[in-house]
Amino acid sequence: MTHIDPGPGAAAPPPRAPRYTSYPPATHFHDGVGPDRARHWLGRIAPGTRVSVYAHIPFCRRLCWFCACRTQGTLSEAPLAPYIDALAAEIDLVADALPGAVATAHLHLGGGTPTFLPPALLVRLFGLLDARLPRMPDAETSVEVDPTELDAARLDALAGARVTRASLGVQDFDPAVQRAIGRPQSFERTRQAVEGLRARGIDAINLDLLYGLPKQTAASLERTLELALSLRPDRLAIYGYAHVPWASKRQVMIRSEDLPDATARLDLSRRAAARARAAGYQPVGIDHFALPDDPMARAARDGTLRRNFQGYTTDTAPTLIGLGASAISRLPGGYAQNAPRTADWRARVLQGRLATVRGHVATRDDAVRAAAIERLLCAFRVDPGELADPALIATLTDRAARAWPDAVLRDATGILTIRPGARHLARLIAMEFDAYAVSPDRHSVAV
Ligand SMILES: C=Cc1c2[nH]c(c1C)Cc1[nH]c(c(CCC(=O)O)c1C)Cc1[nH]c(c(C)c1CCC(=O)O)Cc1[nH]c(c(C)c1C=C)C2
Ligand SMILES: C[C@H]1O[C@@H](n2cnc3c(N)ncnc32)[C@H](O)[C@@H]1O
Ligand code: MET
Ligand code: SF4
Repeated sequence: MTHIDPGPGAAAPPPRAPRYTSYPPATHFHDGVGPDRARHWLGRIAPGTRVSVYAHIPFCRRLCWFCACRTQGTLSEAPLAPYIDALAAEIDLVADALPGAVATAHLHLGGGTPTFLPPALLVRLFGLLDARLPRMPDAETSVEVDPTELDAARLDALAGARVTRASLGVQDFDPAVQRAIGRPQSFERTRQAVEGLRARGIDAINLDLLYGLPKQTAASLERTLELALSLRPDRLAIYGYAHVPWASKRQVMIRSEDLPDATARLDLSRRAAARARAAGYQPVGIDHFALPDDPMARAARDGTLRRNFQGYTTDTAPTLIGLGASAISRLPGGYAQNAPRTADWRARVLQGRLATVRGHVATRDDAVRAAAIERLLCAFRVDPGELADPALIATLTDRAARAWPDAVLRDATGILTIRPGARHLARLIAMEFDAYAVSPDRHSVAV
């Protein structure tokens, strides 16, 4: 395997690495996992287990050109009620496959745009989930929010459903950048959304920003940061834009010639990080920032930060039940992914079948490597002594130290630490622990 280290200032082609929101990454899932196996795995979840639940809403009124999420544009609300009907069927199928009641510690609605659902459908969806996968009294309930798809009735529905955290898509406030990514959104609209949420007691606010977008300059990104920080979000995600037009067709609207190169991307990410730190935010992992009292900042400090399909999380439940088109579950035994296309997913669950079409059966080797990669991305440190197979991990930290001599330190006990200035390389360094990483070219830009 060859590595291309862009290094500060070096003009190298952009390196590519998986995002490691799962190990192995979803690109390695295969069709040997289907409904029977998924049902068997669900049957192994002991009654009373704390679980996380993710429900995917794959609809948006607008289709932003940069977006790599599994979503579809629709101007009409017609597909929404049938989608919730199908979710009702799936929730019953999944709950019937469980040996007993589970305790939902974390519920996340993502997409797509869950707030595209009319208030009555939001209320219905929470009711369906609570009836079969009841939330614990102190459960975190988070929802992805498009600030341009939010009104008073939806805000009331979210508050009534005991939503505790809202994650707002911002991406960039600069009008020229917004035009280049097909996503108009005023600061004023975003501010109103934040205020509307806080006024109803939904006071944990995340904002998502991106660097590496077309037309973005150092000055425009700093202005975006200034505006975003003026809203004092609890958390800020500053992701690197992943240009993957082969995976997300709408990205052909964005010309690769208009994108900053690896050096410019690194400079943009460092400037954005410096702004966030100067405003009192603690860096968390490779792309998050949180106020020091936020649970994610605390989790990063006390070593309990985790990674799941949404990126970084404070959620420590080992089991994740994914519902909806394309959703992935992490079950005792492995990963199970639903049919990605809404029509396929819907047809299956309405016929009374689980919608699993692909996945991965976890081996012991997978579990050990997954834990090492998670530690590397969450703490920038891997201690073989803390993992289930210290000898294997010590061999891999040795391999990583040889491949990345300028980026990491390895001590005599085999503990690997990424140098602070090289943390943007964490995903590439993680590939040394990845037994499936053969062709790095299929993945997105790493920094
Ligand atoms: C909520 C938004 C996003 C989801 N994933 C991404 C975003 C921004 C980013 C992303 N995911 C993948 C790629 C391309 C390849 C890569 O960088 O590794 C990007 C940029 C890969 C991916 N993610 C999922 C699958 C099945 C794949 C593989 C697709 C492929 O390349 O063939 C799963 C997945 N991602 C998201 C959801 C909601 C989801 C399924 C539940 C969200
Ligand atoms: C859920 C969050 O995912 C991020 N997101 C969506 N598409 C991409 C992409 N191509 N690259 C990086 N991040 C992306 C956005 O910031 C969104 O708000
Ligand atoms: N769809 C919402 C938005 O773009 C939430 C983030 S993207 C899944 O604002
Ligand atoms: S960024 Fe959000 S609103 Fe835009 S297409 Fe993606 S999911 Fe939909």
